[in-house]
Amino acid sequence: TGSTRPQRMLKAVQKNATKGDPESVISAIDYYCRHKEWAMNVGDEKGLILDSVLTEVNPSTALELGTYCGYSTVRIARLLSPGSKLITVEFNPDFAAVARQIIAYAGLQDKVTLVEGPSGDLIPKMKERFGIKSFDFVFLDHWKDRYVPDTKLLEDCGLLRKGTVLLADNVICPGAPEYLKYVKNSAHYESQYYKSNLEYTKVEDGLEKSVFLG
Ligand SMILES: Cn1ncc2cc([C@H](O)c3cccc(CNC(=O)c4cc(-c5ccc(F)cc5)cc(O)c4O)c3)ccc21
Ligand SMILES: [Mg+2]
Repeated sequence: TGSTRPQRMLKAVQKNATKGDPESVISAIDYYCRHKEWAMNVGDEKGLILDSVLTEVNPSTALELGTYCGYSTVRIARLLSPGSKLITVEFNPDFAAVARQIIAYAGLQDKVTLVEGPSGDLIPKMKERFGIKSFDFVFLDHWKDRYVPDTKLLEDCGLLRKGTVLLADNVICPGAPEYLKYVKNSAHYESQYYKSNLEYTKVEDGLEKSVFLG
């Protein structure tokens, strides 16, 4: 049986990156996905916007919905201050298995907790399982039709506080129209669109940054 795209991505990291060097892991994945085989990582262009929002927020507790192969997990974890934590949620065991190895190759396993399962089941367990009071930062990059229900679930579970920053990938391509409507029409969010391009392409895409107002 052949290898999968995530497995080929992992091989590219092991071949071209330096163990313990997150920047080299990010570059190896970007090179592979731009020149060899496209994959749905947030990528280098939108990644710079993610970096700048993260630097501004400097979260102590961060949540990522949709780990995939761990590219954005590495981008986020490499910028976290000592003692800060990132919880990333992945329901696909094959993706999770590759992500664990890529996160470990970058040397960031001590900052990251990868939880396997669907976000809808795991979000209500965050407080009891991980002792989370609330998240400072949430990166949404899982199924686009789950952005609204999971945002509402985070609200209902008291996991957002005044000032929590939500950053959503793919609000243009593939698109998350219900989510844009939800955060833009809600008095509980202050939203801003960051125009960019779909990873490794010239197609328009962007990130929506939404601050929870309480
Ligand atoms: C419930 N739950 N809980 C945890 C959890 C985790 C997952 C998986 O990580 C997973 C699997 C498959 C798809 C996604 C969403 N991502 C995308 O669909 C996407 C598409 C494209 C694109 C764009 C143009 C194309 F032509 C094709 C694909 C570009 C992008 O950046 C994407 O993020 C996420 C799923 C549901 C989950
Ligand atoms: Mg995405």
